[in-house]
Amino acid sequence: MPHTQITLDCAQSQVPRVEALLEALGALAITLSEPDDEEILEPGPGEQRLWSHLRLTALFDAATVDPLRLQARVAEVLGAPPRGWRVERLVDRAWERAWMDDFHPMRFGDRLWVVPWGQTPPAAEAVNLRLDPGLAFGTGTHPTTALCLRWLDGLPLQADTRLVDYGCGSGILAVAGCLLGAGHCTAVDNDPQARQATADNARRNGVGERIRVQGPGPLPRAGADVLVANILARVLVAMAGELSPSVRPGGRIALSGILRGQVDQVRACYSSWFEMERPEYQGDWALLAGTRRG
Ligand SMILES: C[S@@+](CC[C@H](N)C(=O)[O-])C[C@H]1O[C@@H](n2cnc3c(N)ncnc32)[C@H](O)[C@@H]1O
Repeated sequence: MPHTQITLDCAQSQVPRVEALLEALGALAITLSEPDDEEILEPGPGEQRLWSHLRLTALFDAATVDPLRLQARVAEVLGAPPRGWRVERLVDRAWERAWMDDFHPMRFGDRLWVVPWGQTPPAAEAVNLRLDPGLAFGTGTHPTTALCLRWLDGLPLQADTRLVDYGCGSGILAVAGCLLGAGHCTAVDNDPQARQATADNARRNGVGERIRVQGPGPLPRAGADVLVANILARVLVAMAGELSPSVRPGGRIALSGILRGQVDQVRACYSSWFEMERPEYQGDWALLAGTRRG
């Protein structure tokens, strides 16, 4: 399928609103990078940055996007014409693979490595997650994914642990959770490309039978021992009443995709259900974890 790639720069505080708009207008994938480094689609392994401005790169099906109309809608959200606006037509899905050249094995926590598909794990005895995210978000290079992977690595996941990965993207968290010991995972995403990538990565890692991939829908009440949701603050706020009761009393939750300035708002929505811990930060991004009250 030919793709249209849109690039723009905006203040970090405007990112969630622009991301939401691009998603609503059909973006297949959105990545963040520093405005001066066009090669990096997600931040480099282990990098922590404090950005005031970010570059958003969004990929659309060329048949469905009207770049001029899109530019006007973004200008409405920003209150001014977007800076660094660029439109490129990609005919051979080169975008999808370009980042793979800079993608190397990365370690998260004590046990877990994320190893690009086709590369050799540096530590054969480690828990090695073999990943090809395709067009979906979730390589491990984004701070929010890294925060979630380290959190999962620190949990006592067991064969009877029921995990939910809400907003699974490439499936990186669902697969990591199962490789780290969880017996079963429900992986949810509203993007069919993400669901496909999750199913593919689950199969690649030999945990296809343990991961159920589905679109958004009601989650069983108290059906999760552990729930991880790396989405965006506004989605987490909107879904607090749905996600919270799906965790059993005593179960754990981790929420990410939250900018520093959004922590209090998200915490307020979940603190009546969960005993919330101090946030973990990487760069401008936060992870909020908690334990469901009994
Ligand atoms: C930031 S990515 C996270 C991917 C992966 N879990 C990770 O940690 O790297 C967020 C994902 O949530 C999905 N998403 C956004 N809003 C959603 C919603 N309301 N319901 C289900 N999935 C959603 C997006 O399609 C995207 O794949």
